[in-house]
Amino acid sequence: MNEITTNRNQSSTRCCKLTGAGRSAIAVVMIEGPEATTLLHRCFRTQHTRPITIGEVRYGTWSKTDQAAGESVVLVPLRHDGDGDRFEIHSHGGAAAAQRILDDLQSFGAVLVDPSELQTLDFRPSDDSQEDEDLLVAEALTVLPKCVTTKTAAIVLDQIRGAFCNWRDTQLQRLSDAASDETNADELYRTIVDQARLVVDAGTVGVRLTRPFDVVLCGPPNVGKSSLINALVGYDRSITMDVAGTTRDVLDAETVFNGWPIRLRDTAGLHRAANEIERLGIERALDAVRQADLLIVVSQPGTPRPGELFDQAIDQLATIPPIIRVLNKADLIADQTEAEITDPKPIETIAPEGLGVDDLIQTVLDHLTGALTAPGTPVPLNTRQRDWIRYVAAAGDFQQLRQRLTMSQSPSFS
Ligand SMILES: Nc1nc2c(ncn2[C@@H]2O[C@H](COP(=O)(O)OP(=O)(O)OP(=O)(O)O)[C@@H](O)[C@H]2O)c(=O)[nH]1
Ligand SMILES: [Mg+2]
Repeated sequence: MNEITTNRNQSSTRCCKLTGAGRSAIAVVMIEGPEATTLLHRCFRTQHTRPITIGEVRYGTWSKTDQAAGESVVLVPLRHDGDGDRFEIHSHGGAAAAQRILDDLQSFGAVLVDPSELQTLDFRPSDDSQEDEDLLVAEALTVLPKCVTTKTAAIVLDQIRGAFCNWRDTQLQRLSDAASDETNADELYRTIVDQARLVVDAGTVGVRLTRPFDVVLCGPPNVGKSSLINALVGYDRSITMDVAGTTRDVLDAETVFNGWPIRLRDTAGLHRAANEIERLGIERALDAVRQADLLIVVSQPGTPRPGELFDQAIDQLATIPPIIRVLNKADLIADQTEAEITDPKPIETIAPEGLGVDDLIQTVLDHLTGALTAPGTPVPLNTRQRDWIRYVAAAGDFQQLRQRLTMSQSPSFS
């Protein structure tokens, strides 16, 4: 492995949360720098009077003042040297405990940093494939703590274990073996370019592993958008009522579908607004539509079209997201022809009964994550890696492909 050089600014004392963004039993906050010990002792309270040494752990409470109720913590010293001390503070895993510790440390002058910033990756891509591999793994390591579900973490772990670099090495080896055989070389070039295109597709998901997909429900008023959100998350997140214009603002509900973090966004019904509040709500709904990763366009029997406001918003987009059409209130379909007039056929739901909701969730996941194939397959995790694989997939011939598979030849890595 290349050595990861630390970029410690001697003058500042830095803190960060080391444990991932998901929920866990404990959270770990790290503090390091010249003032680490002094800052710690302003909040860490313990019965012990003897100074703590490396290799020991110390139980205590965390409290900014003597009066405030303390949070139980365990203090773990990790380093004590000329660069300043480094400690881990282990607390309850809920978001509030770690946040309180970070807030207190910052209030005394510590600088909050991203965990990945603690170590500056000092890699220079070269013709040495080992170094390329180190770079891909190092970049994957910075993504891992930001994953909130085990599903997304597993994809990143695959890359840390080498899925992406092994794929690259295998292709280089195949090209090298075929170099002397011209007929096979051309066929191999095409096969590898096709595979690279699949990796590019996987990258559309890979670069989004650390934040949820935005799934926006929109459509005319009163068709059951809020009822559907409630059915999708399994509790009453949104107010529903038999009155058009019940939802006025964009309302978010974070959830997980089969291990994938999803942010569902409920919006105001799209129609010609009668007053200023409605107009603002619809403006926000259209903003959400324009930023969506996926749109669920809801209608009900008798109002099959989402309306011209929706069409105008979509027309402004350079890239139109996947659109799933849902015909809610399927219980009100008078005769079957009514449901069959649109093509493709919408997913029929009866939101209050949860009917059609599993089908809808599966369709959402197929659209958002369908590009990911089996576990252990290569997935680019950031735009730089995705740009590189795109560059590889666009190689014009055998020689160019060989060159581009060497990362140092790619503009995104040079
Ligand atoms: N029959 C029937 N009624 C439904 C269904 N889904 C929702 N409703 C009812 O339709 C009414 C409107 O539902 P909402 O979920 O508030 O509709 P909305 O699209 O969010 O409405 P706005 O926020 O006003 O745009 C409520 O009375 C719901 O109980 C359904 O599948 N069948
Ligand atoms: Mg609503």
